[in-house]
Formats: sequence, structure tokens, C-alpha cells
Amino acid sequence: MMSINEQEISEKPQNNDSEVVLSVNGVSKRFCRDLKKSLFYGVQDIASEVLGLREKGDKLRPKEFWALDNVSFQLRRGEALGLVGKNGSGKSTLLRVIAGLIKPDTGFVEVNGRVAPLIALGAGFNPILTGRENIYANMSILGLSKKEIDERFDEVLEFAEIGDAIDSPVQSYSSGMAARLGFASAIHTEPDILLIDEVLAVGDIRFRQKCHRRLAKLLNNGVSFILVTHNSQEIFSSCKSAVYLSKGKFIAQGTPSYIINQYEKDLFIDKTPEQFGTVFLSNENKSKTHGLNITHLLFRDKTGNIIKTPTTGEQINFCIGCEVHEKLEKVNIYLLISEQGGEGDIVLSIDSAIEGNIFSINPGNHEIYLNMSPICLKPGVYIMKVIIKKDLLSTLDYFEKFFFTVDSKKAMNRSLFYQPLNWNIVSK
Ligand SMILES: Nc1ncnc2c1ncn2[C@@H]1O[C@H](COP(=O)(O)OP(=O)(O)OP(=O)(O)O)[C@@H](O)[C@H]1O
Repeated sequence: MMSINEQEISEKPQNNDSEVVLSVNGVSKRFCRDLKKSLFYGVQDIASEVLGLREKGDKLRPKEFWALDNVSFQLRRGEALGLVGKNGSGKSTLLRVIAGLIKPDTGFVEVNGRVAPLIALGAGFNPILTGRENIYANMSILGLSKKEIDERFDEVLEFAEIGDAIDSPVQSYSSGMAARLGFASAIHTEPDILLIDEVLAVGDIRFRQKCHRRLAKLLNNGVSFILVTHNSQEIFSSCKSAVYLSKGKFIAQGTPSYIINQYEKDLFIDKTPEQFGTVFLSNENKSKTHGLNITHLLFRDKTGNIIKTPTTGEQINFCIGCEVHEKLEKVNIYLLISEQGGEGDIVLSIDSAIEGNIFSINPGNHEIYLNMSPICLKPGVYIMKVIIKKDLLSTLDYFEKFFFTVDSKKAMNRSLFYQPLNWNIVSK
């Protein structure tokens, strides 16, 4: 588990005075991968509960695992909280526990108000009932009387924009139509807390925008929501804070930019080699005939210390270590940087020759310094291809994939690159 550092604390939303509407306290939930054992444990748990012998659920039985492991956080009135984590990290399970659909094995959830869960597609609709029947069933489960539903029905229908399909069985709906109806009926129950699990992902862009506008309005009226999405942009545009879960554990809570950076970094680091941010090469079996071999690639700060992870906006030197076997003239360096996990587009292409940097290098061991002051890559994981050429054409040596991470020390504007900024107000 990541330690809560100073930055995280300083980046926590500063709304401590507002009312807590949801408090998740040390919640754990265990599941079993084995169907037979799972059924057996289910029967065992029911029997123990009936007989008042229910053991503390803090131990795993064979084939069980923690889908949620001691998760705690709070949600305040009018707060929009994004919930992020890899597939299977426990996000939906957490929402189900909060909605009261499943019982935690340890810990408890305190809710102050009405919770409207919009979990998975169709928000729990019955497929053989019509949209109309489902609205009545759904809204009454959420605590509305028939009269209240009658009064709101037209508004729900208008918001959902599904027209005549309202009288067809929900099983004939597309996933987008079911999501529209689910969202429309949930927001019209006047909830205090909305739980939104990926339902917006299936809507078309226009409907998603309409949902986000409505969510902003609800927030202003004091409604709180938890939004689960794999779309980071949605968290940026809708949420003021975010929680990061990994393997059922609470990892961190903070501003969207801090949490998404942390999450995206972890997402890609899993797939990258151990030599991350520095690489040392053995050139024992390499031919020396080209006159130069790359020995290492790394970053150094201005005093020469090796830095594994450069920080956006800070000065850094990218260093190419090389062993030169003969005097070389007209050497140029070519660097191509792309984002790991991106579309493969080059985010930064540097050809030293273009800006007139063509080097002569004597035999011996050297480090070629590229001073970046500051480094303007945004926080993320990158792959760099390094090519050293002679006479602009022949390749002396190259390194295909140098992986490195760029970190950030503070919250940053979300953009394609970092722009150093200084604001001033000048009196005229
Ligand atoms: N009823 C269940 N029985 C057994 N295992 C379950 C059950 N429900 C969920 N799990 C497991 O619990 C873990 C957490 O699942 P959960 O659906 O909460 O993850 P998630 O973060 O919502 O994932 P995704 O992003 O893919 O929707 C997964 O390993 C999943 O397979």
C-alpha cells in the first residue's frame, strides 16, 4: 500500500466542514472462486447467522480471496467522487456494498440519505417487463410512492428520449437505451447519493454530455455521487476528488489529476521491464566495427546524481553513455519519444542535427548530455528510441526501447504537454 505522503494530504479536497453523507469504514468482502465451495460457504454462513454463531468474517477460507480489503473513505454532501482501478480491483463490489445489495464481511457503511444505485447496464431492470413497468418497479424500490412516480413519469421519459420503446420489454432495448432509462429514473428519485457504475460509457456522446450537465446541476443542489469509469477524462470533467483501489485495497484519495496519474502509471508499469529509467548494457559480444557502442542510458540532475524518474517542469539531463573506438566526426543523435499505452504517436522527436548540433567525439568513454530545462513531458510512462548516426545516414548504434516515467510533484492542468507558467496581475 502506498504511504500517504505530504502531497497526497495537501491534495485532498479541502471541504472538511461539509456534511458527511457516506462513510465507508474498514469494509472487506471475500469471494470464492470455486462454485461448489462458494455454495457450501453460503449455506454455512446462513446457518451460522440463524444460530447466532456467525464468526468474524476477517479470515479467508480455502479458495477465497478479498475482493475488498479494509476499505475506508468518506463522501460529503455535494461531492463528486471518481472511483478508479484496474479490472477486478473491487469497484463494483464496493458500490454494491454501499447500495446494500451485498453485506460486507467486516466493517460497515453509514449512509445519511437515499442512495440510488445505477449499477451495470440497465440498472437492475427486469428484462421481461416493459420500460414503463420497470420505471415503476425501480422507483418504488428506491422509496417513491405510486403518486410520486406518476408525477415524475413524463420527465423521466423526456430525459431518457426512448420514445415509443417505453412500452416494449427491456430485453429488446440496446445497452444505450437501457442505460438512458436507468439514468433517467435514478436521477428523478431525488437521491442524496447516486452510484454510477460505467452506465454512461454505453451512451452516445450527446446523451453522455446531457447526463454530465444534469450531474453538475444535481451537485449544485447538494446531491453527491460516486462515478466508476475507465474513462479518465470523465473523472477530470465531473469529479473534484477520486479514490484509487487496487486488488481490493484502498490505495489513495486525492485530486483527480493526482489519482489518475498514479493509476495510469501503475497500469503501465506492470508491463515494463525492471530497468526502468536507467539501462546499462553489456557490450561484450557487440561488434566494435561501427566505432561507437551505447553503454548506458539514464537521467542525471544538475549535480550529476542519477535520477530514475524525472519530474515534469524540472531541469534534467538525459545522458547517453558511449564507448568510442575511433575518432568520429559528424555524429548526430536522434531521439523518438512515444507514450506507453498510447496510439504509438511520437510525442517528442529530437534530431540534434536539425538545430545544428553535430558532434566530433574522441576515442574513450563518454556521456552525451541533453539538457532539458525544464522537461515538458506531462506525467506518464514513455518509451524512447535512441539512435546515434554519422554523416546523417549511417547508424553507429541504437537502443530500441528505453522505458521511463515522468512524475509530477503537484496537481497539473491536463494537457498534451507541460507549459511552464507564471501568472501576474499588472496594475495599469
Ligand atoms: N459474486 C461473485 N463471486 C465471486 N467472485 C466475484 C463476485 N463478484 C465479483 N467477484 C470477483 O471480485 C473481484 C472484484 O470484482 P469487481 O466486479 O468488484 O471489480 P471491478 O473493479 O468493478 O472490475 P471492472 O473494472 O472489470 O468492472 C473480481 O476478481 C471478480 O471476479
